[in-house]
Amino acid sequence: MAKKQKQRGSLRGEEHVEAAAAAPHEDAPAPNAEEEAAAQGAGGAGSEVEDGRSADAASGGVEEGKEEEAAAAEEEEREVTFDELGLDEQLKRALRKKGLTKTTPIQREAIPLILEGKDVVAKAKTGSGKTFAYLLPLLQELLKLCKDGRIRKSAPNALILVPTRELCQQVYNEASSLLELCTSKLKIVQVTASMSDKDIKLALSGPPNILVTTPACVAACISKGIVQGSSIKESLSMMILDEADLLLSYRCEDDLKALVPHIPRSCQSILMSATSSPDIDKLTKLLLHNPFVLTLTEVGHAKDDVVPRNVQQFWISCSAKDKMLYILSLLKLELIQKKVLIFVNSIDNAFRLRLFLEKFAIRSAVLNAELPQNSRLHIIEAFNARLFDYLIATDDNKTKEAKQTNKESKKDSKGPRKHLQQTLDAEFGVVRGIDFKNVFTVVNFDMPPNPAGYIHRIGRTGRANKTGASISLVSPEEEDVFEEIEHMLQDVEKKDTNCILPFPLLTKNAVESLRYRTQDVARSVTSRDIQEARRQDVKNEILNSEKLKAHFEENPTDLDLLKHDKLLTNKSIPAHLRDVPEYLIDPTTKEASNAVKLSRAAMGLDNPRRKKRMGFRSGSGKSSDPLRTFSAEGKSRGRRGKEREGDDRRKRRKAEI
Ligand SMILES: Nc1ncnc2c1ncn2[C@@H]1O[C@H](COP(=O)(O)OP(=O)(O)OP(=O)(O)O)[C@@H](O)[C@H]1O
Repeated sequence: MAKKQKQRGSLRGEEHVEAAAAAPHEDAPAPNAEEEAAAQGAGGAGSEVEDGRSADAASGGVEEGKEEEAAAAEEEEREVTFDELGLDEQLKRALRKKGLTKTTPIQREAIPLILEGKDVVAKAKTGSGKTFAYLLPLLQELLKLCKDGRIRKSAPNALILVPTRELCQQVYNEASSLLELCTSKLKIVQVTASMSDKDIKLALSGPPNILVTTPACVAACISKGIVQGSSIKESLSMMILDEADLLLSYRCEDDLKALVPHIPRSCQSILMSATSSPDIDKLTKLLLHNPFVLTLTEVGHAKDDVVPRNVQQFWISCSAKDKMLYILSLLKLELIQKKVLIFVNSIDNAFRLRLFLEKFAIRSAVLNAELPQNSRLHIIEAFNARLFDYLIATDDNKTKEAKQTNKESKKDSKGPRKHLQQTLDAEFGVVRGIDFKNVFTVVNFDMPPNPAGYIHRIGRTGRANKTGASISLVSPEEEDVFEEIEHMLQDVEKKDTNCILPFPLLTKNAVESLRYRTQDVARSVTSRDIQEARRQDVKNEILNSEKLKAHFEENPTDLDLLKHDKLLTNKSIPAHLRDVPEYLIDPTTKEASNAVKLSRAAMGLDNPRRKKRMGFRSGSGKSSDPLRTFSAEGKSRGRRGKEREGDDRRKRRKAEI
């Protein structure tokens, strides 16, 4: 059962509540330059919370602390249903229809506060359900305004700001899916920078009750006069900053500053974030008034764990040039659970890996910033619908190529880009905040550049309390960042042992058995092949996304019509690469692989009907998890079952196009 971190920063939060009560929005002091400067420095809301904690520890004493912790743990054991939160009947019914009954800890804490009308800064780990934590009270408030006939209609009543287009779509989908199940009709639209002014005007005519967009897009709408600042001032009653820790890294600061004068003082503002950072403090000072700071870490006794407890973290040490060999071993010998999201740091690396795996009959798709937006959204939906098992992703617009593009465009903004077929989308963020459904394993083929990147990547598995694992392939050149990540995890989780463990299921023998053929195949993937595959993939995706745009608008569930894991080359795959000969697999590896398959079968992942009904939750306990019960170095500690090959090939119903 999910447990909430006991003091969750509420010590500090209560102070904020008192402050808020004493100084309601209208009276709140406007943020000034000094405050902003302080927020950027060592101070700010984040460090205030820390101070609050240490003061409490010093005065409370160990015993008192323990009692408090026990009492809080008991309180945390209590599950809270949505019905208990005083939500509108329509919303409760919509949630029931969606099969959602119990709140997650962030929902249980944040919803009542937001319903009370407070500005809230909510920090909770990835996948903890932050979207519904703000959407439900927001919809409740708007439904109430509608019912009371108090809705002002010269501009949107609520603004949800997210850093990327993918997130616009995701939040829009989540909110629409709830609204469709409500009887009162609230209008929600999303607008992004990729839309023409004409389309944006059309979308905003009405106007909608809720606008989901990016800061850049809303700032552009104001500066172009598509939306009048004065109308916003008159109509806006709620503003949400989602994935706030990322907003500033998407260069949104100026756009947000441009918005500030148009936000009425009575507007309730909510800021949601997965991590703490000076950027959060900066945004808090800029846009919120005496907020309640809610720091929630949800699971376990550790006060600030940032990776969900249900995610096991592993690493494998290998040279950079052996990474292909290691990933092939993991996938081909079936030592990791599907679906798998593989992160690389450049688009070329993504295609190199895809071509390499393809030569061993392992199909995958690549998700990156140069694909058209339609295709990116479609790839995410198709992967979520389990139409393919392996997705290789470059995680944000700070890839090697993007940096290169930036440099080139600075040098010669009019000149052609020599190395890129396609402009990279600056509003693209594939990993950050995207709700990939049922990803069991995240693989860091390349290590992320920093600990925050690691947290966001790992956060794509173990969502909503499901089981997950991560495996990082760490080369000697990446050991520094790996150590930095390990220290960060130890610091925040107050541990002095390693948080990321050596991956137990892969033996040296298993790896070496594949070395010979891997080297040959890896050498055969040339830079030219990569450029050609990359060009071809973009071309296909553009063609397909244009061709099928209208079709998908009418048939959004017809996902398997478009295949994103289509073979990039037409060459047939020789049998010795397609199937690993039995004699090459040592008994320990065979046992490990069987254990993974058994656990997959036990979790019902191979039964399509059950898959659909139950997701990854069932049977995902320790006993069925080979990563917990098996060690490649010794005998399996778990119960060994009979080998039961699961049929892990999904049926693809429609022909490739
Ligand atoms: N009460 C609930 N019960 C079960 N599932 C839930 C509940 N609330 C949300 N979810 C599901 O949990 C998943 C993660 O939710 P969400 O995307 O809101 O997480 P998040 O905290 O915003 O993560 P991130 O920081 O990575 O964006 C979604 O698939 C969502 O539908």
